[in-house]
Amino acid sequence: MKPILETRDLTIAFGGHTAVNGVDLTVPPRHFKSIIGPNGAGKTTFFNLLSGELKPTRGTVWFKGQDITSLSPYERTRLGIGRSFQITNVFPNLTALENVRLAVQSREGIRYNVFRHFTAYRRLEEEAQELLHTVLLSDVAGSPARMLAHGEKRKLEIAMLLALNAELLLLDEPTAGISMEEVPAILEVIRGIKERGDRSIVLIEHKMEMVLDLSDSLMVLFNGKLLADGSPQEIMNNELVQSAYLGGFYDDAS
Ligand SMILES: Nc1ncnc2c1ncn2[C@@H]1O[C@H](COP(=O)(O)OP(=O)(O)OP(=O)(O)O)[C@@H](O)[C@H]1O
Repeated sequence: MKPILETRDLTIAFGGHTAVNGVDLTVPPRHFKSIIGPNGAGKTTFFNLLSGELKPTRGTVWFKGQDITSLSPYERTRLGIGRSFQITNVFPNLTALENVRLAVQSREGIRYNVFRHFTAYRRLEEEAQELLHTVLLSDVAGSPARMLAHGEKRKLEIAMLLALNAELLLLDEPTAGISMEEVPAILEVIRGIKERGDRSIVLIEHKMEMVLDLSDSLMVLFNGKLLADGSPQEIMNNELVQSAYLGGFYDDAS
């Protein structure tokens, strides 16, 4: 089966510093891959190369066999790549439901006057309700987004990403900055999306143990380079990863 996402020799240098260095990645359709690594390993930069915010110094990105290296973020979104942007797209004074409904509406390119047709409005509303249910936010559907806890905002953001109907979801540290009590709910939401089985997911995570049992495979970045890539079992047993781990690979900084 053709990979949904592939990179070859993907590289970007900022001045003299090579932040991502010759990375080869292959993600089969409906696969869940996590990218792990310590602070400064190049994870976010790698994501920016996948979503188009950055252009590589060298190398290629393919989406479903199409070379997308020179496409803009907008063009990549149109093709079916959705990236989580931490809260920036949430309207604080609108309710959770209204935020998701707007995301559904923007996907469909529906203009305001469609709302004269009650059935069209109701279809959007129902889809938004379903998405809130998927991310376990039905209870707060009527609350203004600004009143939500941080973890709830992250879940809202995931619902808005799902509203785009992207085939490939890029999730950037979805548990970052949220309280320990809220982490299981976020992981539950991600597990739910995985179990629906209709999306491919690439997720960045700082802490390996957080995503080990969720992931079909993990790729380890270290100093911009691919240190290892394999099943959770292979990664856990990998001596390079182990020595990096024991050598202070993971800190508790975030
Ligand atoms: N625009 C830029 N200009 C110069 N250097 C950059 C730029 N963006 C990233 N870097 C450098 O590239 C390296 C990788 O950073 P990146 O943010 O991708 O790491 P990360 O693995 O996502 O870390 P974290 O877990 O802290 O988010 C770092 O040394 C960073 O300082």
